[in-house]
Amino acid sequence: MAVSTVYTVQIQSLNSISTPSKSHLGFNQLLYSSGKKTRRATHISCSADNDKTVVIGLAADSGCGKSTFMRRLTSVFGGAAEPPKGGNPDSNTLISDMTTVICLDDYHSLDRNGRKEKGVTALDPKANDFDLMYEQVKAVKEGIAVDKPIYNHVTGLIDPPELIKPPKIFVIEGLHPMYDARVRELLDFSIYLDISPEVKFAWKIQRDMAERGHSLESIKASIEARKPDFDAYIDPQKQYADAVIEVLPTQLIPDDEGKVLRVRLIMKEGVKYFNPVYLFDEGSTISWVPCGRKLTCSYPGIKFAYGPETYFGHEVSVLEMDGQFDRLDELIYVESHLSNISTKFYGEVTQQMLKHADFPGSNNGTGLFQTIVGLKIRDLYEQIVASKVAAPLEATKA
Ligand SMILES: Nc1ncnc2c1ncn2[C@@H]1O[C@H](COP(=O)(O)OP(=O)(O)OP(=O)(O)O)[C@@H](O)[C@H]1O
Ligand SMILES: O=C(CO)[C@H](O)[C@H](O)COP(=O)(O)O
Repeated sequence: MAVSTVYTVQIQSLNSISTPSKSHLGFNQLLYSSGKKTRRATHISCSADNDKTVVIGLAADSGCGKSTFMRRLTSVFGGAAEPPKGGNPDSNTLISDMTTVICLDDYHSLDRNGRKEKGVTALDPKANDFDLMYEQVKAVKEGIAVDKPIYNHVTGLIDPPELIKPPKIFVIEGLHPMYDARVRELLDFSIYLDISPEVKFAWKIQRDMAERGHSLESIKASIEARKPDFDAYIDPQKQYADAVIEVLPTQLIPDDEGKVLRVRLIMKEGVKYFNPVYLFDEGSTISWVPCGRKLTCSYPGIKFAYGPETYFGHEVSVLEMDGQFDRLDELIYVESHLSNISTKFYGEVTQQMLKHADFPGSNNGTGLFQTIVGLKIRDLYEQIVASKVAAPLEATKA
């Protein structure tokens, strides 16, 4: 059978800065096949086990807890996540032993001035290069290193690219991981952080007013200015997510200002390698107040709920927590009543939560559900790897 060679070829790009390389795909390069069957040339560098890069998508608006979630996720896999060594100090990438997290802001095709001139926001697809995003995520998934551009949030400019080598787990986080159907297809698992407007406002005030010195009016104006594009391009992605973490004001206190949270973990049924978590009895509808002798609760208490629902036409299971923990060490009591949480030992969720007690949301359902989703992703990764190891063995038996 004739097998064609693969060539790296130049294509037009807005950002053609990198020189053609034999060892990885630059962002102005493409795989080119001259025949029906394509085989990658040996000069293209691949990871040792190049068919095992698992791709995870995390979507949310800016300031909605993506970085916090990523810190919890990388901690589950062990090892600290650091920016690329010796690289651009304004890189948005975080690398640990097992994971590489890239921020999709790096695929902005218009810089801050360009957006201003054209009158578009960063949320608008016109300000982003989805062709490049697709080509590069696909390459990394196939074990090929890429030169990814960097969007510099300090200067508002697009900086020279950085090399991204294929990791075991490749997380693409940002505004649009599920917007483009081709990129969506590459995801092994996807998560959407759905923060209600009231809570988003409270978090923005906390960060941008207290930590960055912005005025209340400017925060309100920025949320308002982004809203039409958020509704048009970001929010609709939640229908594609395998898991959604929905963050709402509490129902335990009337008119609370977003301090006490009601958090819902919406888990799609029928996703390969993902078995939704359940409380007490799978498929039942449960309401549970764990407060009492085994769990200390001050006002307004804690309420859990679990049950089947429909979400954008999909069958889902929903686990809900309203309220906040007084004592994190007592979380073990709640953990012991949850099933399918994919822990490796009894109390692993509680251990993770205690380890990062200083992260935002550690006393409520945001931290709890982010930790659980992190464990589910580890489990998904291990199952995918096991299935790929088993596949060639099965083939040799046949
Ligand atoms: N679970 C939470 N509970 C309370 N506050 C939170 C929570 N998660 C995030 N925040 C608040 O929101 C702010 C932004 O969080 P984070 O940096 O994780 O979001 P982000 O989506 O990565 O933001 P950006 O895209 O703008 O960098 C934090 O500084 C904190 O004030
Ligand atoms: O929505 C965003 C995602 O982080 C940012 O606003 C977007 O990336 C533009 O960044 P900047 O405001 O730094 O120019």
